[in-house]
Amino acid sequence: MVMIAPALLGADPLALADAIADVERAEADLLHVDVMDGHFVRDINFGLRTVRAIRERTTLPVDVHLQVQQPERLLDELVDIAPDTVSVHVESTQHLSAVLRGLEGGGIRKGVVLNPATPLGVLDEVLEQVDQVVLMTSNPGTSDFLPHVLDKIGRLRALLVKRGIEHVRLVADGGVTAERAGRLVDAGADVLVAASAVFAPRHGGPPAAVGTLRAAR
Ligand SMILES: O=C(CO)[C@@H](O)[C@H](O)COP(=O)(O)O
Repeated sequence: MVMIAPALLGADPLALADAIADVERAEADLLHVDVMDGHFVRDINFGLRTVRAIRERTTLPVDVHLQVQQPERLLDELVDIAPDTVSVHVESTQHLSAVLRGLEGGGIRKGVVLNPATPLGVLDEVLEQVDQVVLMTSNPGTSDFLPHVLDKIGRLRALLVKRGIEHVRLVADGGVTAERAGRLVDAGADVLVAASAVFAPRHGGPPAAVGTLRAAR
């Protein structure tokens, strides 16, 4: 069954504790937390002090998405915080292998993220080292869904099958809506990250919205 990962970025920034409680009540599978530095993407969001507080508050697995330049600067603190998963953009570092090694030791699941224009070939040397691959279905920092990534999701799913890799989760992030959920899962996504489709008031609040996303499959 598809896993739903509400992105806290979509919640009211003045009511994060309430949003976390809502997402728990919604029985979401993961709590997705975007760390943005104002350089890799324009926005600044969720410094590590806040990530630590979220990790201590929630019962859900915390899924950190680093959207920062030079993620190597954050590794020691992240290992200490020990979220469930930390995913790093391949475009954000010249030292991807070292960054993935730097996340070892805290029991953290390791992920890599690819922007829409980044080809799957960059995964060749790291696929065996990671626990999840996030394919951005919008450009980072935006929500404009890019349908051509559906084909990329399908090709990654086929590659995982071909290489006999069963433990790697395939995550779709960006512009995910109930209308698109079925196509994303049919293409091969295991996890759907959603900010506005969970937190925008028009969707009726996280419990209803998570249910809608799950049922859309
Ligand atoms: O990481 C990102 C953007 O960089 C995503 O998590 C988006 O923030 C998702 O927002 P929606 O498109 O789901 O509203």
